[in-house]
Amino acid sequence: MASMSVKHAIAAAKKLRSLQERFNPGGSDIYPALMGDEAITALIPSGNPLSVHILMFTRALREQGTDEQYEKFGRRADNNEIIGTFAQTELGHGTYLRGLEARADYDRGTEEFVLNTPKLSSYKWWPGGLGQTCNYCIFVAQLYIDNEAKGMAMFVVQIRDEETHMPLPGVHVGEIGKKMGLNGVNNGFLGLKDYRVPRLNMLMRHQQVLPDGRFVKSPVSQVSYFPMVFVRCMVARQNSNYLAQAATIATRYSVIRRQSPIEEGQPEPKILEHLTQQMKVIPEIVTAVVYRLAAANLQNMYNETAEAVYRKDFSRLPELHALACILKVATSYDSTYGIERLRQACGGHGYLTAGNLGNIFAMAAPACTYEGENSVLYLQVGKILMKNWSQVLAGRELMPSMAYISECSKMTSFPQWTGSWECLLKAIQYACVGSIRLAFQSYNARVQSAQSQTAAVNYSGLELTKAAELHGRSYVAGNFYQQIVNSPNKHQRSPQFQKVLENMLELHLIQIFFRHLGDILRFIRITEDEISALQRRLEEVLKELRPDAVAITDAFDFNDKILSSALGCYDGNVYERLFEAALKHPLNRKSVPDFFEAHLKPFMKENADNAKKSKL
Ligand SMILES: CC(C)(COP(=O)(O)OP(=O)(O)OC[C@H]1O[C@@H](n2cnc3c(N)ncnc32)[C@H](O)[C@@H]1OP(=O)(O)O)[C@@H](O)C(=O)NCCC(=O)NCCSC(=O)CCCCCCCCCCCCCCC(=O)O
Ligand SMILES: Cc1cc2nc3c(=O)[nH]c(=O)nc-3n(C[C@H](O)[C@H](O)[C@H](O)COP(=O)(O)OP(=O)(O)OC[C@H]3O[C@@H](n4cnc5c(N)ncnc54)[C@H](O)[C@@H]3O)c2cc1C
Repeated sequence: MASMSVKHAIAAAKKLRSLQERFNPGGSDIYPALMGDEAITALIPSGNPLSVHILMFTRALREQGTDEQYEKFGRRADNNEIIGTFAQTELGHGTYLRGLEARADYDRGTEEFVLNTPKLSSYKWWPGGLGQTCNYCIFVAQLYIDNEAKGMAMFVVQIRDEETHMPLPGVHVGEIGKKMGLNGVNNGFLGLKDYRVPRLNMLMRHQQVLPDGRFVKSPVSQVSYFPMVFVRCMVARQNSNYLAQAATIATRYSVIRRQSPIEEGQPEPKILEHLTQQMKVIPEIVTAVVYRLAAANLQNMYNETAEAVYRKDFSRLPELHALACILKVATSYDSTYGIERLRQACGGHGYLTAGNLGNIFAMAAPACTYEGENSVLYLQVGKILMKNWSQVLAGRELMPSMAYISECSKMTSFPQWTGSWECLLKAIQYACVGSIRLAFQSYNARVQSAQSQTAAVNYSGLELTKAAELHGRSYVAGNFYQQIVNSPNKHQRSPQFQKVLENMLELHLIQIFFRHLGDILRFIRITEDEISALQRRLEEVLKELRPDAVAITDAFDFNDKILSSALGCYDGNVYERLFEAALKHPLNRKSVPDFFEAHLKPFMKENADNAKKSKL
């Protein structure tokens, strides 16, 4: 599987590189997205072994290396003359980067770094492509000068001979084993023993080690985390794509499959006529649209911040970090749970490999873990919200994506309930700010009682993650509201199209309202009648969107090869394709399976003989 994936990945890279040169000569950002794009996912359903090379290795060389280092390594990597990965996670550590054990000791006598993974737990473990594909990596290690720790640093390390692909002396490298999906990626392990690299193999755009061993600190240590921010932004787009693919499959299947009359004596309807089926499928279509728009916004912010960082302006890093965390978590959680809901909405056939929903789930699910485990990133955002709440208390302005927190903090109570979109959005934001305030009270009480900040974060963890989740909901719903209601190009939309978009906004806001009703009722008084009115509107908007469900998913524009699903094929010949796939199964090559003579027949005969004996 790994070699097939490499073959497909190389073919895709060549194809996409030519597209890139044709449509975006010299550009760099289109290519990585294309390489991770749904097109690649279809070509390599077991995962792209080059994705970390393209998304992290080449980018780290560009963003963390000096111009000279880019000339030496980055250009060859961008041109796929060398293939690398990003080797940060270890067998013993993934989240807690300050606990990484791999070390780089500077030898001023030879102006080299001596790299070691001192224990088994120090082995790099997980990097995509490391097992068999890559001959280089960015090796992330704790930097030591005269045995004094200086923090994390990145090193360009060649791990295999470029001609023979043999592991170099001092390198122990291999595949970590089968996973629940992405088995074409050959995630690998890497141990180094007294492995020497020249001083100039340490990426030194932001921090330097001079020939005499003097260390020049980075102006902002977090800029070394920047490669992860990029992938978090890409995950937001990637996982909204996976959800859109699954929503397309389940929608098409739901208008082909007929089951269970709604009225006695009536013919069996398409299952999408059942209200409960609409509630399983249509919100996922809308969620895919909502996250695709949010991910596009985030990507623009990433590009602007990356340019600023290149100019040594780090001012927007904190906001990008917070948004990249929140969107990576929200899209990976909601897409993973949404794809499973859509699989279940397809009944038994949803469980068939021919439906491809299991593979899409297996591609989407690890995004809840890689690039920062989701609850850890929620805690990150929770900590950032605590810092921002202190700013609010001090009357200072907040970053634009958190401005609503200041506005809500000035409200002494929630205004009269109207049930309008603005009211629903404000309710989610108001509940978020109420949660932030409560979390801050708990966190601050702990800090005041002499707990360390880290301990206070841990013991306030449940409230911090709740506040972070609601901040994510507020940001995403706010972005969707702006795009539908206040977009500058709204007048270019046909009234019919605008109506469909407004129905999607109605559904998204009501769905989020009901999902967080408990959190909202903690801070806002809403009567039973007002809640029942929202229930009616939910049922009504599902009915309104039902006729547009297929058109919206067709607009995602996934062709059959990308969906790779007998349930979601454009021509709707589901049963013929399911049967065609079944007949291709190896077990159907023979009428009598081999195991009959070898196992089943003797087993049945032995039981028959025993039964006869027991009668005698
Ligand atoms: C953040 C941590 C959890 C903790 O960091 P620290 O230990 O430093 O402590 P603090 O929490 O105190 O932070 C200190 C300080 O720094 C700020 N900070 C932290 N991180 C960042 C950051 N990234 N940027 C900016 N600032 C940051 C923080 O706010 C504090 O600030 P203050 O001092 O002001 O309070 C850290 O330990 C951490 O990040 N841990 C997680 C480790 C991690 O993420 N590992 C990932 C390893 S690489 C990996 O997993 C690769 C997976 C790749 C798989 C394939 C990818 C394919 C997917 C995309 C493809 C799709 C393509 C497109 C799709 C399409 O187009 O269709
Ligand atoms: C498919 C896949 C591809 C990957 N590719 C790469 C790659 O290319 N390069 C690379 O370097 N890595 C890669 N990784 C590794 C990935 O980045 C790590 O798995 C991830 O960062 C989580 O770290 P961990 O596995 O050590 O989990 P842990 O951090 O051990 O998490 C285990 C549990 O502990 C909890 N926990 C940990 N810290 C805290 C805390 N401070 N507070 C509260 N709870 C906490 C977590 O929330 C989680 O529930 C990949 C992983 C996967 C699954």
